[in-house]
Amino acid sequence: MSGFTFVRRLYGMMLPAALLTAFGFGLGSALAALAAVMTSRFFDALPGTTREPVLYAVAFLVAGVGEQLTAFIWQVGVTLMDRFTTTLLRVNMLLGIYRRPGALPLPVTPGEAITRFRDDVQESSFQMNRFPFALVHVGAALGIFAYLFTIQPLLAALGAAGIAGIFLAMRRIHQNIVIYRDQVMDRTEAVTGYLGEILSAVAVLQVAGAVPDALRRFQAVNRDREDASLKERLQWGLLFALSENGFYVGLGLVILAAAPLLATGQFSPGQFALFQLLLQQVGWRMWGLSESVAQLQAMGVYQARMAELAGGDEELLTRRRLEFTEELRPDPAPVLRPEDRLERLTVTGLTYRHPETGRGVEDVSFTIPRGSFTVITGKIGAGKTTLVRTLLGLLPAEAGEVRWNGRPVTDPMAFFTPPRIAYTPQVPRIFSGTLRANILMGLEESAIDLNEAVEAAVLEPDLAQFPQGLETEVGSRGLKLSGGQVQRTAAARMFARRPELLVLDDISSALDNETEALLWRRLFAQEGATVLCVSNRRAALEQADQILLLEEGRLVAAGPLAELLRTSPAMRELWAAVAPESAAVEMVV
Ligand SMILES: Nc1ncnc2c1ncn2[C@@H]1O[C@H](COP(=O)(O)OP(=O)(O)OP(=O)(O)O)[C@@H](O)[C@H]1O
Repeated sequence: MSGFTFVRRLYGMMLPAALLTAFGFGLGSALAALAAVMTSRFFDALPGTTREPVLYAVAFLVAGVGEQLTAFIWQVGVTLMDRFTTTLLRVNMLLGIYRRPGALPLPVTPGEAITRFRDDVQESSFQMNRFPFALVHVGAALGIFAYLFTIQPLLAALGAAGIAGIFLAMRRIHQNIVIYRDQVMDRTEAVTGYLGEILSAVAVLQVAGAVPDALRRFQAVNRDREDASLKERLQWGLLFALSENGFYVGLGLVILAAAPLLATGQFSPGQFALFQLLLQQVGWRMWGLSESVAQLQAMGVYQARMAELAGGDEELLTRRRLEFTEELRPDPAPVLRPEDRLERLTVTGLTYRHPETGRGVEDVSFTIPRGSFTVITGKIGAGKTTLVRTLLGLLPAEAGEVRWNGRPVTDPMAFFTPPRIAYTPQVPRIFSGTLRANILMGLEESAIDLNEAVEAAVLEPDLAQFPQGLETEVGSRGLKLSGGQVQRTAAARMFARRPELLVLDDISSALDNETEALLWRRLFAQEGATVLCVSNRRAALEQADQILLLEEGRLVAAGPLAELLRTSPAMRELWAAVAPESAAVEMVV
């Protein structure tokens, strides 16, 4: 989308505010021109009666004060436009990120995304606020010149030629500024992104002895940014020099050309004062106009960067409700509708390949009946996590179908939420805050049984060790918790939602055998619990009603352990690795 289209579409959505701005500023400009005319009349009337100059002086004052007051009008317009643009763009980007299949990474690092939310939005809004002024500038400059031509065509033509020359030079510099601004923003993104990476991995860098190397890279990205920033500042310096000096040189030329006319009385002192004032106005108007013309091009760049996060051009510009005044309350416990009660989950031909590697899962089909325990297993990289994520809509399926009680699930990301499903990923996300807040995650506490969830996740022995129990602050990303505690906190979060289907990705990987056995036992004790879990652990495989064995993304065997050990060489190989002491016995069965 071009910068022009972006600007046009945005104005289409906030036309009244843009018109109010243009009207306020246009009125102000007209009053400023009127004040200039009154100045001219004042000087010309000086040799006459005393009454006339006073009247012109009063008119000048009224016009001047009126011009200042119009600032209130256009400020209201600008504020309305600013609120609309910044909120719309940010809300749409946020929704774009929120709607992405959860397991797809952002197209940029979080630091870069934050820069887009802050800088690209601010720049866009700033420029949007200025375009109505640019329109007035054009109208005012044309009007002023038309008026000056009626007074003294030669001088007006001279002034117009000078100002056109300065405008062209300014435009060139403004184009350079846009290029360097773009570079500065890109490189600021790189600095913020890298800083974010360093801060989130301080311990890793220290342990690997990579701090000097990281700092060297940080210096390098900073130097790149400094380089672009200096170039941009140089262009701004040139622009100021050109506008200040260019204007005075132009004025000097007008004075030189006016001198003989003044001497012969063809040009009055009042008219001279008028020329000077009006040309000065045109001068700064050209500045604003030239910047806006150049920025139109930059708007296309900001738009493209923001649209990448919003998920497309149209998504970035979708009109939405932007006022949220209602009080945000904790979520009530999710209510299970009768048709959501799980009887059978059927997966047919599910396929997803990661675009970068072409690996993933292909044509996988299986059924999970109510109350069953299904274990997805396979070697490292076989596609277990990919299968679960694709099933839940966290990765966009390329092919296949998922049915809940025989009904096709068309929007899995929206459908597979509590109370239908709760999911604990391989690396659960814990937030800074208390253990209680991490388990509740917005749920109303009175609506659930927190103790039951804690017990189901075998978290109560840990709570007994923490003096503050559930009020223990877990630190940023749960840094104060062990790997096993993180997994069980996430499991408690899942149990608290009492879902129809529990989906767990390798939950027991950081647990000792005893805790793991207890967790499974408590899980099976839950009445009617239906479980789908990724695991290579013996305790899980032995309990499974059905095992889904994956190899290179394909389902190569399905059934209970005893059957697979009889029929599948791949299962026997895997079992020998996870339970060497029992492998020989099982193989004989
Ligand atoms: N984000 C990704 N981009 C590209 N390829 C990926 C991505 N995630 C996984 N893969 C590839 O897809 C294949 C399946 O990965 P997946 O994580 O599903 O395997 P897994 O069986 O869960 O492995 P593990 O037991 O190590 O967790 C692997 O070959 C992996 O390299």
